[in-house]
Amino acid sequence: MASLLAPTPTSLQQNLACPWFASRKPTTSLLSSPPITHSSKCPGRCTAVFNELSPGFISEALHLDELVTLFPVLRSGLSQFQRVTSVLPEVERWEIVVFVGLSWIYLTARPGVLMGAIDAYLLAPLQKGLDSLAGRRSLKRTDFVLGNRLGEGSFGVVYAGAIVPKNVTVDERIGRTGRRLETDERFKEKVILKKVKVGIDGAEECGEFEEWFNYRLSRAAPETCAEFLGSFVADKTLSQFTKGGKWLVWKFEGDQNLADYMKDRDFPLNLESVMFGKVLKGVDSLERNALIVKQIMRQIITSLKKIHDTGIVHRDVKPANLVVTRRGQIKLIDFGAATDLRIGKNYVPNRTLLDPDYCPPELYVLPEETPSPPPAPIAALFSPILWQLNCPDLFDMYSVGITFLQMAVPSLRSTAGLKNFNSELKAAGYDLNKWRENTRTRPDLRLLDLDSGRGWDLATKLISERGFRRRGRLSAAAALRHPYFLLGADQAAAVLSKLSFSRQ
Ligand SMILES: Nc1ncnc2c1ncn2[C@@H]1O[C@H](COP(=O)(O)OP(=O)(O)OP(=O)(O)O)[C@@H](O)[C@H]1O
Repeated sequence: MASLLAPTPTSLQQNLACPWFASRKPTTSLLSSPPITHSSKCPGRCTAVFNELSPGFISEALHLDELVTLFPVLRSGLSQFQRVTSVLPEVERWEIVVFVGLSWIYLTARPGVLMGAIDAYLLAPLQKGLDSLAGRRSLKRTDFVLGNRLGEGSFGVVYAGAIVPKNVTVDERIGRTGRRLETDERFKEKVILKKVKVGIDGAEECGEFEEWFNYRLSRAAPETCAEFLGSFVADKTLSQFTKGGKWLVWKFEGDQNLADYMKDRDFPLNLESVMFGKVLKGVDSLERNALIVKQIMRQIITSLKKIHDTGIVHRDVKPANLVVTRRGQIKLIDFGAATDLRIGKNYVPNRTLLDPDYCPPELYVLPEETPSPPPAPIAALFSPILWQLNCPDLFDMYSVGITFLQMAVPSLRSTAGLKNFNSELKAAGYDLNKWRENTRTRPDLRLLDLDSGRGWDLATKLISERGFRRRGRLSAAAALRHPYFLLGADQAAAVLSKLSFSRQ
C-alpha cells in the first residue's frame, strides 16, 4: 500500500500508457522474475518509474492496472485518491493508510460487517430479483403433493412431498397417503415441506426467521444446508392446508438424519458405504469406525465454520438436525432457532429455546445482561466487538462435542444414556476428565483413545465450561486445526471413494 502511494501521481497513467506494460499478460508473474529493468524494452517516459520500483510493486501495479482498466469507477476513484494524497505531507499520508488499513481489518473481522452489508444491500435484492424472474418466488399449494409426516416441532410440522410436474394434473387429495406418493412414478422431484403452525404463539415469527436464514445461507454458504426452494401461503383450507398458513419448501436431501443412523446397532458402519464406498475394505473395524466418525465430525465442523463466519449461530446442533445425503454429505437443517449476531436477527435476551440434551451450561448464546439489539445497521457496526467479547459461536461447539461423544461412545446414543451422562457431567462441573474418573457407567472410549487419545483430547476441549473471557472451548476453525484432524486419512478415503464412484 505504501508503495502505491510512493510513485508520482502520473506514474500509473504512465504505466497504462506504456506499450510494454500494457502488453504483459496477466498470467505473467512479475513477482517470480528478477527485479525489472525493462528500460531496454520500453523507450518511453515510464522507464524511470519502473526502474525505481520493486518487482512487488510492479506486480501489484499490473493487477491494479488490469483492475482500473476494467472498472472506470475504480480508476477515477484511485486517481482522485492519489491526487488528494499527493498534496498531503508524508505523515498524513501514512495516517490515512493506517486508518484505511484498520477500518478494513475491522470491517472484515468476524462476523464480517462489510460482507454483511454487501449481502443485505446488494446480493439479497439481486437474489430476490433473479428468483422472481425464474419463478422461484411464486410457489403455490398446487405445485406440491404431500406424503408422510416426518416430524413435528413446537412451531411446525414436517412432511415429505413432491413437486407436481407441469404435464401432470393431480387429484387434489392425492399424496394423502405416503405410500402412493412414494410409489407414484410421476413424482420424481422429492421435497420436504414444513407447515408453520397456525394460532401458536411465536410460530409465525419462527417461520419467518427460518425462511430468512435459509435465504441468507443459500447465498453465503449453500453447501452447508439443505437446498431451500422457497415458501408459499395456502390459498384454501384442504387436507393439511389451512387457508393463509405458511409453508416452507426444501429439496429432499436424504432419507435419514444422523440420529436415525445412530439408532441402528451398526452405527457408524451403516454409513460406511455412503461415505467411503468400498475404500475401507480390509481396515480393522475400530479404525474403520474411527474414520467414519472423523469424517462426519470434519464435515459438521467445516459447515459450522462457514456458518459462523457469516455471523450465524445455529443454536440447535444435534444429530436429528443433520441430514445425510445420498452422496455422504452431512447437511444442517432446522434454522428456526438460529440467530444472526451480525445484525441481531432472532436474538432475544434471556430466551432459550433449545434441546437441553445438547445445550451448553451457559444456556444463552450471549450473556443474559446483553440488551436487545439496536436497528440492524448499528448492530452490524458493533458486531465485531460483540463477537470478540463473547465468542457466541462456542455455543454450537459444545453441541458438536456432545454429538461427537454420542457417535464415539455407544452407551451414550440412547436417550436414557445421554440424560444420565449429562447429569453426571453436570456433577463433574462440566469437566470431561473428572467425569471419566468418576462415572458409574463403564463407557467404551476406545475410539476416542486411538492415536494417543487425540479424539478424547478434542472432546474435552469442546465439552467444557466457558473459561476466561468466555473462551476456553475450541472454535470451529481451532477444532479443525486440532491434531485429531491432522492426519487426513478420512479425507483421503472420501476423495478416493468419490473418484471410484465417478469412474463407475
Ligand atoms: N431437506 C431435508 N431433506 C431430507 N429430510 C429432511 C429435510 N428437512 C427435514 N428433514 C427431515 O425432517 C425431520 C424434521 O425436520 P425439522 O427438524 O426441520 O423439523 P422440526 O419441526 O423443527 O422438528 P424438531 O423441532 O423436532 O427438530 C428431520 O429430522 C429430517 O429427518
